[in-house]
Amino acid sequence: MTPAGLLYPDDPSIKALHAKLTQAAQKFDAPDHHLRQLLGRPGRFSDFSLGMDGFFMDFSRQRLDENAFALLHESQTLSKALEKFSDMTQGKIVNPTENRAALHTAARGTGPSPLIFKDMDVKAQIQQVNEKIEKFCASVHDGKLCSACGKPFTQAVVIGIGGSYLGCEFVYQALAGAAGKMDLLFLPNVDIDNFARVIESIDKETTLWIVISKSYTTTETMANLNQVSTWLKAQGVSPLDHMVTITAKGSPGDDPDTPLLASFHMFDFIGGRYSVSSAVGGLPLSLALGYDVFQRFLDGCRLMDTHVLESPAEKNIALTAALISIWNTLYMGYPAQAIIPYASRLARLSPHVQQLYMESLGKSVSPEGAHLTQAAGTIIFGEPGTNAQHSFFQLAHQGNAFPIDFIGVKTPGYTGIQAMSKGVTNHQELWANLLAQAGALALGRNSDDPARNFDGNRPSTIITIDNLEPESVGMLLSFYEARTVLEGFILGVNPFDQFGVELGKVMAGDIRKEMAARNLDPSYRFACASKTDNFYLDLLFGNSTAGV
Ligand SMILES: O=P(O)(O)OC[C@H]1O[C@](O)(CO)[C@@H](O)[C@@H]1O
Repeated sequence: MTPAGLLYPDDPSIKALHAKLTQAAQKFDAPDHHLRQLLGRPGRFSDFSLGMDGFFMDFSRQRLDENAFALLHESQTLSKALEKFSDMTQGKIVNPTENRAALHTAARGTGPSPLIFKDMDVKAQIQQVNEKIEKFCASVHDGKLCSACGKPFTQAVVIGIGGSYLGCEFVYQALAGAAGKMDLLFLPNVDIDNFARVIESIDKETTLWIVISKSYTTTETMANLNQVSTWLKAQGVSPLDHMVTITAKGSPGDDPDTPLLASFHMFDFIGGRYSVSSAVGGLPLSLALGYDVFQRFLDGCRLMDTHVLESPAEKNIALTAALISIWNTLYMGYPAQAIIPYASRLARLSPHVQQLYMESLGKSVSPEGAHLTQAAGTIIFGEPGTNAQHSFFQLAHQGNAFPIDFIGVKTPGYTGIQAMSKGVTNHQELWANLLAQAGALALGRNSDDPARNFDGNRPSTIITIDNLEPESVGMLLSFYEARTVLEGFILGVNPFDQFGVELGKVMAGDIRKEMAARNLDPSYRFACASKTDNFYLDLLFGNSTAGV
């Protein structure tokens, strides 16, 4: 029997649990459940924090108590989320709507060895790709493999979008302090000014272009590939001698007859938004930072995977975070969640988790197609602190409240001269602000002046990592992946499909056809199904008689 998700209708045990959780949440309206009171309870910090090697999560400032937690854990038990997570790492079909496994964890060595899926050893296949990456990077770094202009490659540009870009950009920026071997740039957007910005910053003769697309049909990526090839040819540079691909076996880009410099496989059993630990991150990160750095990043991912697999539910950091997220979204009614890293090198964490989380959990039906009791998922957004404080924190303190993950890094990457301002270093100032924000949000401050009154009682979690070394960044990435997957399993949605992105793509195709017809025949009159679209196309093509 399919284990029940928290958003499944008509399941009696779920209904009963819902009722209890809703009742439990109501208690938090009372003054004796204000965070000021909760934080004053003995043992609050030690009971509401969890840690593992170099990773610590303090959720004492969440509006939760033992009773609410016990009920939330029942939702895990009913949905068998931890068992499903373990099934996932062993290659069972956990993406039933696409009949696929989800084996991103195998990319960092998690799970049994050998790991047999569809008669093939997944880990051996991944290892083959990694060996190819290692060799390729060595030949680029030692100058044996040069550009068609006879010069060593000094920079690389990733052409890819969504899961074929965001995770890689996050990890690259997070680790960019490591002794770099090559600069890495990104061309995700079909916006021609993204291309313009990239070509302003590169030397065409020493640039390697990395085309990343699992499907090799994504319109934006294909348009950018075409744009880059056209531009390179116009500059007298042979595109094929400056390009590599990372794509799925059998995709239109997996063509042995196309003589690119090299091509690397990504696998059907690893979804785009979970793919940074596969070749998708492996090749660009190894080129930019070194293959050894990429391996250390995978070690960190595996450490967190192992913690999630082996820890009991009550000690499980990613599960706890998933339960808190469910509590805040479904029972406390918060409309969004923020991720605020107090580390500028982690600036691209929020955009990555935004895709990871919102594409995975933004669903309205169960994997079996039943309508859920309410749509799943929430809005994730974020900016690094302290910048965020000077941007949208007014709303966080006195407007519509939203829970925040504050992320602190014990030791920064920079080790050079440090000035003292007001008696502290910049890094200490950063931490003073992180702690102050979490405290101010939770405790507030009463004032007779209503404009200066802070009600407090606004929830947050503090997550700390030791440093910005590859292992720590790997743990952080894998933590958010596991949190997302577990939350999906508990809610009862498939965290690995993304049919919701398809309709817009189809409609863009219809509009594109209209544009192409006009490009061929200047007298063509737009005939979109929507009259409004005709108005905008007239506007774009400069038709002065435009009208709806
Ligand atoms: O790697 P591809 O096939 O180009 O897809 C890119 C991205 O587009 C999406 O399909 C969403 O449109 C993502 O899920 C995926 O990561």
